[in-house]
Amino acid sequence: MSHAWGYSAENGPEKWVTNFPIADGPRQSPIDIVPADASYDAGLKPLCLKYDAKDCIDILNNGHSFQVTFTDDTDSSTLKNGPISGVYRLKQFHFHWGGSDDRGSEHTISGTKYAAELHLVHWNTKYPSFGEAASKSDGLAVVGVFLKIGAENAQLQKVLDTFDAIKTKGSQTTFPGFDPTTLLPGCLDYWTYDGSLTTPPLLESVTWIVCKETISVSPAQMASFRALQFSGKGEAACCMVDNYRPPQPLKGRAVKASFQ
Ligand SMILES: Cc1ccnc(S(N)(=O)=O)n1
Ligand SMILES: [Zn+2]
Repeated sequence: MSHAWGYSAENGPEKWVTNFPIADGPRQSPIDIVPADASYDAGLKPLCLKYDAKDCIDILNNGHSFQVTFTDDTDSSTLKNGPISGVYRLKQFHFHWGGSDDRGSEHTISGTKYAAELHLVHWNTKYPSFGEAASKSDGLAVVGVFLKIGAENAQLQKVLDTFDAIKTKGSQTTFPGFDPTTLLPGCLDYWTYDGSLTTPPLLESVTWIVCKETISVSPAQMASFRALQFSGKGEAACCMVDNYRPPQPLKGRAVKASFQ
């Protein structure tokens, strides 16, 4: 039986533990990052993110968010160094956002919520596929970038311009030649900790890499996110908003900083 999880009071984050007991596990994500409690680790390397726009394939409304999917047959779009060993391939990126500009991010910084959060999902090529990697403790690495309300983001707008074609659950359209590097902040200082997927199946296989620097998003652009729908074509319209999991217990985990 497929588990109809979502973000409503009936099927949202407080209910996920029923079908996904790992929701109460020891390394769940997201978390509240308290910079004063993070320890600087001089051994952490700078992130090495090298993406090829030719790997960008399409954009899909999956009923929980929208995701931009990349071909991952070769090492042409990868994450190396940072807190990880080996080579991790980019699989997809997606976002989480709120119903208003004062909330929407999954990770928080000393309790501060941002309007949205970008997740770039990578898998460890020591395993044969994303699916295999997703079940391993060192299988995935997700780079998180906060979106802070401010100026319009012209690079992000290229993604938002596809939204009329992916308004409802299950709709998708081609999205060739987009370079996700253009969505990264200029400074790649980061916090890192051992965590999980933030949506079911909540697998505890993610090395989280959360960028200190934010990127901008305008209020009008946030309104475009909120015009997407959780619901499918022909169903009662349900705006895609508040598709974020709140911070989870740290349970003794260390958060490390790549910067002083
Ligand atoms: C691919 C995937 C699945 C579930 N959750 C996530 S997330 N939100 O932890 O990046 N990514
Ligand atoms: Zn995510």
